[in-house]
Amino acid sequence: MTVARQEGVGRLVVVGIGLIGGSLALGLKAASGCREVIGVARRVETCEQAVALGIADRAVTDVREVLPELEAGDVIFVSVPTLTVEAIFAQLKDQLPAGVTVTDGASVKGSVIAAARKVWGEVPEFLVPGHPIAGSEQSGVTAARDDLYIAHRIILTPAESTGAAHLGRIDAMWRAVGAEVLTMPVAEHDEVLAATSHLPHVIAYGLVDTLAHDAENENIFRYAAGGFRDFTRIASSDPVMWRDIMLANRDAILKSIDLYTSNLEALRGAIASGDSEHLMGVFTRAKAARDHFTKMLAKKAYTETMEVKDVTFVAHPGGAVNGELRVPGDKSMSHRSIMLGSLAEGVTEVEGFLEGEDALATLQAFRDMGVVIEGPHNGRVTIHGVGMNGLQAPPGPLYVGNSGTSMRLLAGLLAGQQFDVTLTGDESLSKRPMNRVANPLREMGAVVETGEGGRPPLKIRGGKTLKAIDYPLPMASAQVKSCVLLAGLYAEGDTSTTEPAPTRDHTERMLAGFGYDVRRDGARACVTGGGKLTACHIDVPADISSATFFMVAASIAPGSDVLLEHVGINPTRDGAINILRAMGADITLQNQREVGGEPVADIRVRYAPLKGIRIPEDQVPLAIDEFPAIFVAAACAEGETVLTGAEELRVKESDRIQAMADGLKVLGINAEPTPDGIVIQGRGGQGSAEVFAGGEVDSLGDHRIAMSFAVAALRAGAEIRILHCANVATSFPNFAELAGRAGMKLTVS
Ligand SMILES: O=C(O)C1=C[C@@H](OP(=O)(O)O)[C@@H](O)[C@H](O)C1
Ligand SMILES: C=C(OP(=O)(O)O)C(=O)O
Repeated sequence: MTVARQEGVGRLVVVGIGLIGGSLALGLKAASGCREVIGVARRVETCEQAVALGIADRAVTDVREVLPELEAGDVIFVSVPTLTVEAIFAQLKDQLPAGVTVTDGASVKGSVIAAARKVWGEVPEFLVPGHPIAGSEQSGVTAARDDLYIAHRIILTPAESTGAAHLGRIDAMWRAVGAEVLTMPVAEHDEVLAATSHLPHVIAYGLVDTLAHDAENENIFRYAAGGFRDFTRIASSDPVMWRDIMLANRDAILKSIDLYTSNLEALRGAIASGDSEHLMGVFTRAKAARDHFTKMLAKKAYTETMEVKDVTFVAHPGGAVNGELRVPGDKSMSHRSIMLGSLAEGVTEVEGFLEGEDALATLQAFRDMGVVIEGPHNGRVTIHGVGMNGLQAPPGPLYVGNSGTSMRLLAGLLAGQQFDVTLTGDESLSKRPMNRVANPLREMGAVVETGEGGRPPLKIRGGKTLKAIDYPLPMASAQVKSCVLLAGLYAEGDTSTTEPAPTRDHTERMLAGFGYDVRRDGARACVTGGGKLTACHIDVPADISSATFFMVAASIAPGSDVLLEHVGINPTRDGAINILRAMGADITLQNQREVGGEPVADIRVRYAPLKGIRIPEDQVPLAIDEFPAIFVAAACAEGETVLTGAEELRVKESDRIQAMADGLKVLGINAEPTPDGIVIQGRGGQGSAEVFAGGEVDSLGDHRIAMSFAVAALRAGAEIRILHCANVATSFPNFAELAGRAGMKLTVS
């Protein structure tokens, strides 16, 4: 269906001047979006009121009175109760001048289409069925407001026969009053609204009516607290309107009622039998869904952040970092704690969990597969494990946002389940390579489909018997290694991986922590399928990848001295410490200890002049996520820094080699990308405090690029504006706050 671009509306005729019709009239007048508003109401008093309130320029009691004077470009908006629409259409028949557009605001679209067919014998090209979904318990002409539709969603359900010019006119009319316009097929609209609007009204009316019949009703209403009031607000809505909706959308509403009734029956059963697991399952899933929905309404969903919210960092020049800081929990371990905790027998308690969008995406995926997970509350999560074979088919595709780790590790686990599942991600993740996991899984007998070019979505077929393999990894990737080992838990026999260089070994360590035998011999790790995991307690240390931003900040800004507390210093993750030390950084590890099978320390970093180095290739996998920050250190060093053997950086949330080279160049640094690395000419030897010029750089929605350029401002001569920073929330949601507390001058807009 094409939408033709349109001029404004000529005259607007509003048939039915209540909240919906009156608000459109007021909004369009305020936007100077039409020449004149003519109101049509059954009662003379309403007509007079509409004129007195400035809603209509004039008003009549029968639309037929004004039809002869209408002309092409005028719009008739029918906003009467659903079952009255047909009678209004009948009044329009035969007298409607050519080129006039008719649209409506009824909550059911199937019945409007049926009414049009009855009156005109077809759906006429001038009819654009629509639904402003703006109704409330308030009604009548006095409820009209000129701002009702600002940032509000309007659904249009054009038919095949709807003319493009008419559709374009209505689309433009709604946009003129500030609305966002969506189009949808009629049947889909009616099903969606049955579930999201019509069913809640049935329940609210039914509940209030039930209680009102109770002999004690006065007491019930007197003592009914906020919950009752909030839940039943919509039972004050207009009864005629809602009776019409129930009759007009009968089949879809019955379907919703049946589904809800069976859920209510199950809840009743659980209460009767004291089934606390069932109750916790329903309540935690519902709470998570409602919280998610609340965030979506506030435009801060943890999924789809790139579309929803645009964040710019403005990093003001200068400053130093000082104090004691605890950065958030390790992302890699947080993901794995949810995965293994869910598959374990018993209840796993997690502390220090990263409440960032990536780890929350993993958590949501397991909730969608029926696992009861409480929290997170201040980093504490309680996972009621379902055992190796206890996951259930999710209700739809699992959306994992920006998180490569979620998608690749889940692919391995899901290959061994009995149900089919689809994994999807955001724009950035949808560009990242997935054959690196699909190929070994296929070798194991899994059926995995990828999107074009081996990209997401991943469709994984359930019910396949997996066979064990010995897999030599073609690249140093902990995600691929973990994917194969996790699939190996479901395979018959011994599955092993051999890596070309050491990569983070959190999967192996945490499996062992859950009592699963992992045999490790140099580069080889091996698991035997068919075992079980036993719930445990997990203390997630602070993420060394997040700590690196402050290690670099302190190293480049004179006067800095920070203590980063309780950071994981697993030897497969400590490349940044080694590389920065080789460059001359002053880093000391204090209070080294082991917590839950992972080495941890407090890291003290003081300013020290840095020098450029050739980064040893064996450090690359050990610092794979830290390079954007290390490049900033290199720019502040004296002499040249050369990185090779790091082509993996090109397939992260962005092409991190290109993204950093481009940004560094904007800031006046000579940085030349190579196929597998970069060569950076440091400006630290030039005796100036200012290494970077100011300017505007694009993080391309990559959290680590965004935070690295924020750190660069410590040695900049002018402000650095960093675009598209919303995804900082994937790994380090309180970065700006901590950076400010430490002494960086960062504002977020
Ligand atoms: O296993 C993990 O938790 C991760 C492994 C690394 O990815 P690769 O395996 O693709 O190198 C890393 O970049 C990512 O942030 C987290
Ligand atoms: C590469 C990263 O994460 P992922 O692969 O999980 O998206 C990262 O956090 O830098």
